[in-house]
Amino acid sequence: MLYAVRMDVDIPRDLDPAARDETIAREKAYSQQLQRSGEWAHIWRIAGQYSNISIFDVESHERLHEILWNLPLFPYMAVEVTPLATHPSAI
Ligand SMILES: O=C(O)C[C@H]1C=CC(=O)O1
Repeated sequence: MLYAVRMDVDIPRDLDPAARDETIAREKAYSQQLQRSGEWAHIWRIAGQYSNISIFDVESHERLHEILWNLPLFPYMAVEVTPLATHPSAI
């Protein structure tokens, strides 16, 4: 099942800088592990924003929820999920 997911990150300015850096490093490792496994199929930066649009290829809604819920930056994100279906004009 394919999903487009938009993540808008908003880390509080008063978060301890070491905690901030450590969380971002964990987020990167977690994301890259899922990219290697194929579940996180694409990640694109939205130009000019601390946001990304990602494509996930996962077996179920529950698996997508588990992945997103466990993002280290999840507490500092707004997440919008769009399920994708095959377009009839796609070749
Ligand atoms: O930077 C972001 O867009 C947020 C997040 C998603 C993957 C990652 O490494 O960081």
